[in-house]
Amino acid sequence: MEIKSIELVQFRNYEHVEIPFHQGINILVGPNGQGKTNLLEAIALLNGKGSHRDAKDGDMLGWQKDYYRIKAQGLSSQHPFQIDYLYSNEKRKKVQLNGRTLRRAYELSEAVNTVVFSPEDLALVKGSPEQRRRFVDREIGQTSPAYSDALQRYQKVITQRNALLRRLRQQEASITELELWDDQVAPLAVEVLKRRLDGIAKIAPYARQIYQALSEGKEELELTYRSSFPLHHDRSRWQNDYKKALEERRREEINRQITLTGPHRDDLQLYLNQREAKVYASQGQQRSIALSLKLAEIAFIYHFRREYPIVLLDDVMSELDPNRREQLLQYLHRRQIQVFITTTHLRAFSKERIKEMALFRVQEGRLWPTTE
Ligand SMILES: Nc1ncnc2c1ncn2[C@@H]1O[C@H](COP(=O)(O)OP(=O)(O)OP(=O)(O)O)[C@@H](O)[C@H]1O
Repeated sequence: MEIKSIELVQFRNYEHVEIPFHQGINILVGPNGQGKTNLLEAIALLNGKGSHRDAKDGDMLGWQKDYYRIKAQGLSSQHPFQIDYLYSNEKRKKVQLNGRTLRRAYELSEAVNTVVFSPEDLALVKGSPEQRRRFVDREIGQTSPAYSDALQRYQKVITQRNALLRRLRQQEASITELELWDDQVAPLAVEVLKRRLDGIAKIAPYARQIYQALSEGKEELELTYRSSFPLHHDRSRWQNDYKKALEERRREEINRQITLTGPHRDDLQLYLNQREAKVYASQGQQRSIALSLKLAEIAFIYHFRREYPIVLLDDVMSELDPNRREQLLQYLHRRQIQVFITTTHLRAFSKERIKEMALFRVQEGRLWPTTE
């Protein structure tokens, strides 16, 4: 999978750029605040899952502009594709793949998968459960639009249920109404859970293998899922068990006006040699775990598509020590993965590596190829 060229119009600080890319490693180099991450964000949008830094569509409008456009051409499963991504204040968003308007932007993941690695990911082990859930959700969602769809529906119902809890607290609604909502939430929660657990079961062996290679076989990484209610091995019981769990915490939920049980409260737990990595692993080990999870995400996508995703490394090179940096670059280079790396300087790369890469200078919303 590869982006051959991109054109940005009024996107963030890019008035208009049009540039072809290298099929291997592309380096975007320039001082802080010039537009490197903005360009990466435009590429990340091409999988239809929204901004990798959680910006809203409207936030990416160039200042005082009323529309932006991203046009990209590339190759996916050896077929050429074209994506037209238009956002305007009036008409909101219009996303086209090969001239066909998509009902939902995430259908773009049929053509493009992107994996972003940013300093926030390096903090995945120590970070919040929400961060780890987001990692899992992005990862599974890329290979399964059905998962993204179920998750979206689940999140919507939870938001509505929370609004009902607020009304219950103010005695403006009845428990019968809540029970009706619970009947709607339960099948969605179970669908999300099943797909999540299946996804994690597939990614775990990759993460374990990759970590073993990074640590030269000395340590073992394990991933487990912590659900907010007990999961019986018989999956057909989950809906009823979930409803029971909701019922048990009903009073507390009404008091706090939020839904306390369900996949939106779960966590991915990481263990190193059977000890919880969050508590026991050193900072270096935690970085290797984060790196393994990201590389596992790449391997996982390959497993489904028989094609590697496009990899975006946002500001992570300077955060990694030379050894991990080289392991990462070697992994990507050997598999001929298209990569985009942002960096403020080239010190992090050896002369030999630089020869294999395409360099682009980024300055004040402009972008041009360079050799140094
Ligand atoms: N919606 C927008 N419209 C116009 N300019 C914007 C918009 N959003 C951000 N910018 C500008 O983009 C620049 C930041 O770009 P970006 O985040 O890509 O920086 P960067 O080159 O990656 O820098 P760093 O190395 O610090 O991460 C800032 O100058 C900011 O003012």
